[in-house]
Amino acid sequence: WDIQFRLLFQCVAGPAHWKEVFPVANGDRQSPIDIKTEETKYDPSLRPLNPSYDPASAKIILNNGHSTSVEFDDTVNKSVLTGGPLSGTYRLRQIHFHWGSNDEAGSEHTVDGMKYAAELHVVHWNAEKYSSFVEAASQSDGLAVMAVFLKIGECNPQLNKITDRLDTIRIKGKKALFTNFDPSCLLPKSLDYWTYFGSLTVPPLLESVIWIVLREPISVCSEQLAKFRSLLSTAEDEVACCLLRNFRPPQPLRGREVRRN
Ligand SMILES: O[B-]1(O)OCc2ccc(NC(=S)NCc3ccccc3)cc21
Ligand SMILES: [Zn+2]
Repeated sequence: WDIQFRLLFQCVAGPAHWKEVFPVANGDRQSPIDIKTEETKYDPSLRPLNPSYDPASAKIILNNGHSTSVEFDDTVNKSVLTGGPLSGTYRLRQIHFHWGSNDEAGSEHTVDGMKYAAELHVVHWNAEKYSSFVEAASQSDGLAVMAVFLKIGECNPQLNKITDRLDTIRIKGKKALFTNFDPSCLLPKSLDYWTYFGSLTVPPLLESVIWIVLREPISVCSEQLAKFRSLLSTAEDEVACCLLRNFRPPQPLRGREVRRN
């Protein structure tokens, strides 16, 4: 079946049904996972993370019906991630969020079973080895995604740059200009991380992601999360349906190792 039909299918069927259309959902490097901190392994060869982003590469903010994303110009190496577990230069493509219908759940990765209120994904692709994001997305070392936990607490002034724009992109498919934005402003003080080999957490669930999960969360307040939940998963001509939750639950580790720096 072609990818469009299958992606359409994902809109109406929740995570439990994805395997019927995307068999890789039962693969052996699926994401997210529960990170059991006692079982992570210190790896001295892991280097410090080196995100280097140019605010001018931010282009638009978008509601794609499954999340809200900020898309970046990835035609040149202007905003890149190097270091950490990565060999080579990974180019920034987009950032997006996952959240739940209440503040008690919303993150995709969990830590010793603990769920955070939301999770930010900073998506990069291996522009050194591959010629496009879509090509890289089908390669085992094609994508590098930094995950940042959002913990309920103080309102996050940096996050307001995004939540204050959501009312202009409520409907699925809407986009608005969004530039002069450096996503480093959403990173915690410490860039300590866990890393493991996994997949996209949304269809087509491709097993092409080197995950870099930051150990320190950033803060978010309930009012800011409520704005994410007021986004619509439906287009103009459809019966309105709120994007109340968009996180996939943890998947089997299948013997994978989680390393820490
Ligand atoms: O699983 B994630 O939510 O976290 C990691 C991650 C990276 C990228 C996306 N999706 C993007 S950029 N486009 C969909 C697409 C992906 C692959 C081919 C065509 C189209 C979602 C996620
Ligand atoms: Zn994601």
